[in-house]
Amino acid sequence: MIPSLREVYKEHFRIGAAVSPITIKTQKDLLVSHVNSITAENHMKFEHLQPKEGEFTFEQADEIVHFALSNNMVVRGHTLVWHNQTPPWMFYDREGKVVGKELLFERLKAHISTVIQRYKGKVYCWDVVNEAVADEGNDLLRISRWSEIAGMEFIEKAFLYAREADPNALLFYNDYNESFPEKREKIYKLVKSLLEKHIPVDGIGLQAHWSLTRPTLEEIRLAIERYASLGVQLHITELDISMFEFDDHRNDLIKPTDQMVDKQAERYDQIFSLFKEYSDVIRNVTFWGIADDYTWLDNFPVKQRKNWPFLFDENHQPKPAFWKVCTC
Ligand SMILES: Oc1ccccc1CN[C@@H]1C=C[C@@H](O)[C@H](O)[C@H]1O
Repeated sequence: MIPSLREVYKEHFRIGAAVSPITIKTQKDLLVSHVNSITAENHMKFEHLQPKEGEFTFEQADEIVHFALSNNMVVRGHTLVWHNQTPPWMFYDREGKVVGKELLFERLKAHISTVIQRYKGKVYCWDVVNEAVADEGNDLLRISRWSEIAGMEFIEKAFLYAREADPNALLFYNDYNESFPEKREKIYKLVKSLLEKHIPVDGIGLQAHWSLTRPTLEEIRLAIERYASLGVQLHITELDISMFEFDDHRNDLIKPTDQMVDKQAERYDQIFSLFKEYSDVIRNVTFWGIADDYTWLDNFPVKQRKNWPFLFDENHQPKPAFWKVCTC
């Protein structure tokens, strides 16, 4: 019997995993043993919940929520507004012209209130807006359908509609590359400006799609401290530690090298020590999966390239990284 991650960390923060309707079956034993928070990796995104205007398809999201609640796990809602995986109908009117912001906000309100009210009291927090900040350049916001039509206002409206739909749900802004200084300062500036306008942001989600070397521990520490200085809580929302650097497109391995496995173990050990140090502000640490048999990194940034980013291997056995992390 191996230690339960959820039990080891219960005084610090929740331990979560992203799931699909398939992995709640194929990875059920690991999930039930180790996590107390669940996120739908894809099935609560806009394109999955409202593929056509007015036609909501909740079956698979319901299945995931039912799995979580019947196993005494909470649910993180991911995600209400994002530039990816949003159906094109959202941005065009009946004549096929790009919508103005009034119609966009009307549709946004309909989506958010329908979805949040369905899961009121079941989904305890929402990634209301995902990845609105630009990676490069001087612009604060990334260029997207959302920002082209409505500038910053779509972000403000999304949080206001979400608060109106469920006053008890915690509302998060979620992003990646969140620990790199340039993007950290943009995320900080965005959330600070929202808070100054009394937009109800309760937390910042640090996706934490990290590699064996980047971001550095110091960069992660500085990001935690910077975001926490806004008085919001933090969730680690999509943790995985890629065996490959972002620009390393090698595709020759059928299993990780021993050096990779050992480096990953050391990396997870250091990262969880840091999370524990800040467990007063970090309230949830969610992996973007749970075992190496399934990860989105098998197709990103290199298509059809196997990766091994988690604490459990393809056979759901604990890796050296697990044994480093499971002692609190
Ligand atoms: O790490 C990145 C690099 C470039 C673009 C997006 C990301 C991360 N983007 C995440 C990854 C997978 C999706 O399932 C999540 O919904 C999304 O938030």
